[in-house]
Amino acid sequence: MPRVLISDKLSPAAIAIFERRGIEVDFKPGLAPAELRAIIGEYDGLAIRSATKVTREVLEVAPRLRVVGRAGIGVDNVDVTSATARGVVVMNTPYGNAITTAEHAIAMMFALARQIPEASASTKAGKWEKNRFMGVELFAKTLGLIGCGNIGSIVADRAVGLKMKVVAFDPFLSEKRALELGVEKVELEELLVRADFVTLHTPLIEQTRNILNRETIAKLRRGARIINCARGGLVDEVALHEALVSGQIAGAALDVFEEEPATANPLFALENVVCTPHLGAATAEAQENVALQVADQMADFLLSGAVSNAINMPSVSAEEAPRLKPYMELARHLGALVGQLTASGDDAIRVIRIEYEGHAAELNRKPLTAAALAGVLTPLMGAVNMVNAPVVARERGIDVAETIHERTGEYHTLIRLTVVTDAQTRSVEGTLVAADKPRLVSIKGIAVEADFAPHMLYVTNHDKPGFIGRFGTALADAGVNIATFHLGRASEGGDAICLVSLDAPLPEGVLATVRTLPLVVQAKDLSF
Ligand SMILES: NC(=O)C1=CN([C@@H]2O[C@H](COP(=O)(O)OP(=O)(O)OC[C@H]3O[C@@H](n4cnc5c(N)ncnc54)[C@H](O)[C@@H]3O)[C@@H](O)[C@H]2O)C=CC1
Ligand SMILES: O=C(O)C(=O)COP(=O)(O)O
Repeated sequence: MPRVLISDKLSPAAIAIFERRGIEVDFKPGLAPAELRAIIGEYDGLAIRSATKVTREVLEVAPRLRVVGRAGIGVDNVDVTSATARGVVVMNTPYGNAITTAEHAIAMMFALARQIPEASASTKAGKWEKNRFMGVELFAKTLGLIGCGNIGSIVADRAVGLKMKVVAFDPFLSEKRALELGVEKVELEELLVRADFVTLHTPLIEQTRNILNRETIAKLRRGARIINCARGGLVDEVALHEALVSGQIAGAALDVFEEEPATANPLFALENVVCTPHLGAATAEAQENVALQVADQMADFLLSGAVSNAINMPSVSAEEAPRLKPYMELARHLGALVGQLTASGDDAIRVIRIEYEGHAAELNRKPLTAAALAGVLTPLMGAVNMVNAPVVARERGIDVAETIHERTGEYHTLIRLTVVTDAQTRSVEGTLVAADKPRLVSIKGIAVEADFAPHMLYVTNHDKPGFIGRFGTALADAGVNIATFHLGRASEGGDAICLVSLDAPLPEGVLATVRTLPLVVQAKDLSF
């Protein structure tokens, strides 16, 4: 039974889903990093929000971990590169808290415009300072959106409803989408000089870190106001502090901070700053949404291999997962066969070509290709899976080519895998029989039909009388029982292949004996 750890404060809905789906779940919010490292090794899945930091150090001590599920959007608290390298899927819930967060940004904009927090504190203190709190209208003001994705678009929609003029800077926003949203697409420079309010809605990545810095803040209209409900780190807090003190910026509303939890930030001392403790996603509705979604996505993956909303892996829908499963097994086995044959040489792989024919060509091929790559690369470099295989291949400069063909041969479905090294090119082909059983149908162009078995012996030999008898005797002398025996040859008297499945791993020394037999060219033990 898979085990999942919930290490942040998730709605109990998530626990209920995991339990209902037969997954053992531990709810331990607020673990210190050392406490997390001490127990993470026992889990297949980790469900988090923004508090848990899934660092390389955590991943290094998590050999069982297959999936990190982020109940929310931002995954900047997860070392996705390390997770990918270790074959751990990272998934998020990209829409569940978007409306809630957009509403918080709008609330923060009103709070700034009318100084609601200060006015509330003053009124509660019995001061009735009616003349102190003079606000500004939002009507007809210009709102500058930095980032116009899910949340930015919802903010734009609400702001248009408030009769604001909305300009957006987002390199990936199309003119068509901008038109649909009723926003004007502009460059950052133009946004800075036009906006009365600026609101940030981008992920925190290298290109967006400190996007509002001393230089860009100086270009803003004097008296502009800034709202950040995306990530601390998008706004340089030192530069913001200076601009708030100098009056260049009239006010800032911050839900997120460079360092969180933020308990002693110099910005807190400024009157024209409104702060909330990363509450963007904190509504009952959003927390229910993201908890349900993350638990279902993680359960789907752990139980059936379905992948949705993964940051580092192609999607596989719940309907596709059972159909793809036997194909993934076929692709991985074919890969494992060529990988093991290639592993004996020391020449580098240049190209891995995967060809899909017939029914296989109609499927979602990305996960199949990833499975084939994982199969090829594991014997060469250990523990490569579908998550990290494409990255490992790319890092090693391997050219991965995917081709589809109409059905041409005798098989209704076929995967052909070719691995090209400096020294040689090896091709294997496989199909599915009885709907879902992987079967090898050729090696290096020689037809040889065999099912994959945990322990196999692969021999190439000259097709001459005498080989089979001597080979059988050698195995019998070593007490090795042959489970199945498959033969193929290129032509009469030419190159031949013998593939044997065994009931147990080959005993020590038998391979060396087989290699000395007359007519044997090479022998290799294989495992699947
Ligand atoms: N305060 C909170 O509690 C919450 C914060 N967030 C944060 O909100 C942010 C946005 O979330 P979504 O809208 O769902 O993400 P999204 O991925 O839908 O949208 C992000 C947008 O930023 C744009 N972008 C990327 N690089 C850019 C650049 N260099 N300059 C300008 N735009 C750029 C992208 O094209 C995309 O349209 C994320 O950082 C997320 O972590 C999300 C939920 C809750
Ligand atoms: O979804 C996001 O990106 C958020 O920032 C929400 O964070 P939280 O889950 O409330 O810690």
